Amino acid sequence: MQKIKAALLGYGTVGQGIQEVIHQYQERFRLLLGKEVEIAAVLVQNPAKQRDLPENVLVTTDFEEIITLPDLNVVLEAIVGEEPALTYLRRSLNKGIHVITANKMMFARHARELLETARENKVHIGFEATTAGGTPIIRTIDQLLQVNRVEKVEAILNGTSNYILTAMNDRFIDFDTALTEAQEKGYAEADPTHDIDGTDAFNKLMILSQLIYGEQPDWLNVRKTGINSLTEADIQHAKQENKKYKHIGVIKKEGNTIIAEVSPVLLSSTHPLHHIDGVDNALAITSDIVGTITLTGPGAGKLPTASAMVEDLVQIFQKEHAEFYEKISEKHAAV
Ligand SMILES: NC(=O)C1=CN([C@@H]2O[C@H](COP(=O)(O)OP(=O)(O)OC[C@H]3O[C@@H](n4cnc5c(N)ncnc54)[C@H](OP(=O)(O)O)[C@@H]3O)[C@@H](O)[C@H]2O)C=CC1
Ligand SMILES: N[C@@H](CC=O)C(=O)O
Repeated sequence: MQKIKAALLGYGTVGQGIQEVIHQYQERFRLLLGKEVEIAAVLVQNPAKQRDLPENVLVTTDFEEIITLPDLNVVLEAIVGEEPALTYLRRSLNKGIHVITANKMMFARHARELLETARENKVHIGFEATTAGGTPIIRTIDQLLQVNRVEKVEAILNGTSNYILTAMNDRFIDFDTALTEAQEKGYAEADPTHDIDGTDAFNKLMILSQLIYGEQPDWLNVRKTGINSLTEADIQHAKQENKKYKHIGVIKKEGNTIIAEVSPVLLSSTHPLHHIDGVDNALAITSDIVGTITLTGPGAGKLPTASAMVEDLVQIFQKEHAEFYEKISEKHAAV
């Protein structure tokens, strides 16, 4: 059986999820792609940590060992921060290797460049996991709303914030305890500052902007407020009025100007995002033909994020397969 040779950058919450899913779902890959998927190598930062990986998997801290692997087909990236991730992905694309990333911090800033590099090198870049965890929002907008013009997105985009707000509202626990729980469950970033100050939701909103409008607003014009601006008293007071605070990102276009904002918003019980609780994210997408569609699902965590990445993987290799046969039939037609 032919194999798709993959390398994994990062073996934390997400990386381990990918390894687990790829290991368990070979039968699905065989059915869907006629191939198995092999994780040939894993890049990590700390060589001293014990890793639960098969012996034949190369574990390295040196990206050169990854990029020089013979016949490498795809790099799945789940490391932290803009660099060195950007450099690694740029190099992979330039070498004709497909890329799948979960790294929203890097992709928010460099989406345009990486998408262009992928196009130039005739490879694909999957980024479903960058936005709303396991909720398939990227493909919904990219492929299922092609004729529709998306007018507005209103969304809960950070699982950790929503988990904390829900825990404080429903279980009366304090902010720090709720954050610790979110960290233990693998929802929070390695440094959770960006979860609670609104930066993570902002990054996801910028990725959506790139996808929907092909551009982003000037970052300095986007108001960004996190849930760390709320007190326990704010949340309990809202509850007495049958309302809830939710951390909401909004993006829309007015004329030629993209308007975006992330902030905690007090929602009444009739608002469609009022009942989205725990780690779930939700996106209410308003388009000119269909109206408003609301998509809800797990916004963070090991398996939901791995799910988004392996779905990207399958889609990329299905596309590659189709492109290959398109080329062959073009050749035949030319003869
Ligand atoms: N957790 C989640 O629910 C989601 C996370 N993401 C994104 O996925 C990425 C990974 O998140 P997560 O798995 O939670 O993070 P973790 O902190 O759990 O894991 C990060 C992994 O990356 C490795 N790493 C970090 N920096 C480097 C580097 N410079 N070179 C090589 N390896 C490096 C670490 O190595 P070592 O093991 O040696 O420390 C670790 O294995 C992040 O970009 C995050 O924003 C996206 C969606 C959801
Ligand atoms: N820390 C993020 C992880 C997913 O993107 C979140 O909590 O949403």
